[in-house]
Amino acid sequence: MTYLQTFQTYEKQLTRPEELRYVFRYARNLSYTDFVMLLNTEISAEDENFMKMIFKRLQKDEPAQYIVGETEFYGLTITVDRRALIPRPETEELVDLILAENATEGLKVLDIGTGTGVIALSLGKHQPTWQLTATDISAETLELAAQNAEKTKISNLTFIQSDVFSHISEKYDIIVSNPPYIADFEKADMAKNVLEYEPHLALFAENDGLAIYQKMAENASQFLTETGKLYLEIGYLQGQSVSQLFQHHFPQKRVRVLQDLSGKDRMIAID
Ligand SMILES: C[S@@+](CC[C@H](N)C(=O)[O-])C[C@H]1O[C@@H](n2cnc3c(N)ncnc32)[C@H](O)[C@@H]1O
Repeated sequence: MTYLQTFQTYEKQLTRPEELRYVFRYARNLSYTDFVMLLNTEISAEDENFMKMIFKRLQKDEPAQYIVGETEFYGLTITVDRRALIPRPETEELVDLILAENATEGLKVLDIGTGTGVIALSLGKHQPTWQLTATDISAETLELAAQNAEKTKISNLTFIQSDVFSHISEKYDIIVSNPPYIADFEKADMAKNVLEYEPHLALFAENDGLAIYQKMAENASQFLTETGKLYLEIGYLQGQSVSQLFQHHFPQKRVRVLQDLSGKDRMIAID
């Protein structure tokens, strides 16, 4: 059998067939050309076993990024595993927005619920004079974020284990967060690869998904400088509820609901 025939046999049985070639190519570190050249050659016994192993994991709905153990975010290659949410492309748009609106050097920035660390790491890379503090409620998630700081050689950040602001004492120019925002009742509609593999602590929040925004809105003023800003990722149906919540606690500030590239409400900026 050739590589192509073996791929086709397995792909017919997968819900997301494109992931098999992606994982195989990534794991074998093959350029696109090398991969195409391989397709019509006879598959080796070792690669046949390897492909079967990947197939079995994909068949059980394991996300491709967890199998590969790495993903790309804002030009950084970071380690991902079950300790943290797989970063989503929409979150790159939040990073873009913050960088576009804040060119000042030396800002102090707090990232709440850092997960793999991607928001803090991307900001730290593009603004090397900023001082980043990345927090998470989960110790094992923070370990992964620290590993990613080492891997990407980004050093202008510190880590604090904290339940929202519980262990925060300083004031920041920017507070950014992509918190868990899915309501429990949404579980029924969620894809298996998300629900069965990604940490529920990273996905779900009480009060219809609003609990962490509520904690932030009630307490953020103590941790912001006078001209401090907040940037939040939100669920696409939460634009109105989250913006009203923050406008109530920050009557003097401007609250904007911003859309992602697919036109859905995805970010809130408060300044
Ligand atoms: C949606 S994930 C976002 C991860 C990362 N910032 C990203 O954008 O890919 C939310 C993160 O918030 C953390 N988290 C959940 N509840 C928290 C809380 N009360 N305080 C701080 N972090 C929390 C989770 O452990 C998880 O890492």
